[in-house]
Amino acid sequence: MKIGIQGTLGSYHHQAADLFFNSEEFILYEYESFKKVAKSVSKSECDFGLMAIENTIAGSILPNYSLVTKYNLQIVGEIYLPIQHQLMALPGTDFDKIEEIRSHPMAILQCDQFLEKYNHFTIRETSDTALTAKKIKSELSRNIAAIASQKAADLYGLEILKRNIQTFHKNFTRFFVLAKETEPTNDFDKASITFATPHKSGSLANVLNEFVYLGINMEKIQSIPIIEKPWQYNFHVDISFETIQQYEELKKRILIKTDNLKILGEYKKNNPYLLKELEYIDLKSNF
Ligand SMILES: O=C(O)C(=O)C[C@]1(C(=O)O)C=C[C@@H](O)C=C1
Repeated sequence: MKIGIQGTLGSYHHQAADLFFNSEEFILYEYESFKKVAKSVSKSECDFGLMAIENTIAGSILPNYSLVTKYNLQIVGEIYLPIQHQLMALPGTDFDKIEEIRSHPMAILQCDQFLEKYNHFTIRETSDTALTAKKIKSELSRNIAAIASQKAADLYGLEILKRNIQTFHKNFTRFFVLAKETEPTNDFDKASITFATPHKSGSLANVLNEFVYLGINMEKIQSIPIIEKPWQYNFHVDISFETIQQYEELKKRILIKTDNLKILGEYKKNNPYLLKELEYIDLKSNF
């Protein structure tokens, strides 16, 4: 099985792939952008692609919603990953000597408070956290630190200078698992749908009332600008339900109340952190 990820071995996408496909055999294909991951799945270069879609600190990655529809991909699964960022540099580096910090823009956003506290650093955005760590090692870059995972530090032999520097300890990123086509199945309790509603008072509320009527849980609603139609939006909605009948009934009922209703994916709900508190071991930051 071939899996496309945004990033390099040791990236958070790599960890998400390990978690989702844990016991299955797979080969990872590294891509430098989300667009390339989407393309690789649509051209069947990869069987599945992993794509970060939202983070509890930094919010939604809006362009990724558009990639799912642009490349006609199916959401076949989801994974919620705890994200703990470490500041790392070449072994023996003194924290006070660090002049520049490099990382993926999302990781930088998630460490905003740390970076504000030590505001003398030059911040440089890079394409992924693990590649940044890898390059610091291969180019023997002195006085430069990366924000990346513990796994990246282990893989590339860097030393951790500051631990768990994300602004909130409970930092999670949700990833979509994408495929080109899916076999029909009844083994799902969550779906991602998208639709537009007319610019009329109450039109969105009318749709949402159907969710209430059928006892369907809306887990997320995200408006996405329709690029070719300024100030018009598609709504991307994630819903979960007890029975497929509820979901089938919902689709029938909202078809006439929406424009361009599309099903982006039907999959198994997979958020172990939604209701229960996660047990954190040694999650103290030291900044
Ligand atoms: O750079 C990486 O390691 C990634 O996997 C990218 C990414 C992202 O795109 O949001 C994944 C999870 C974290 O939220 C930070 C960065």
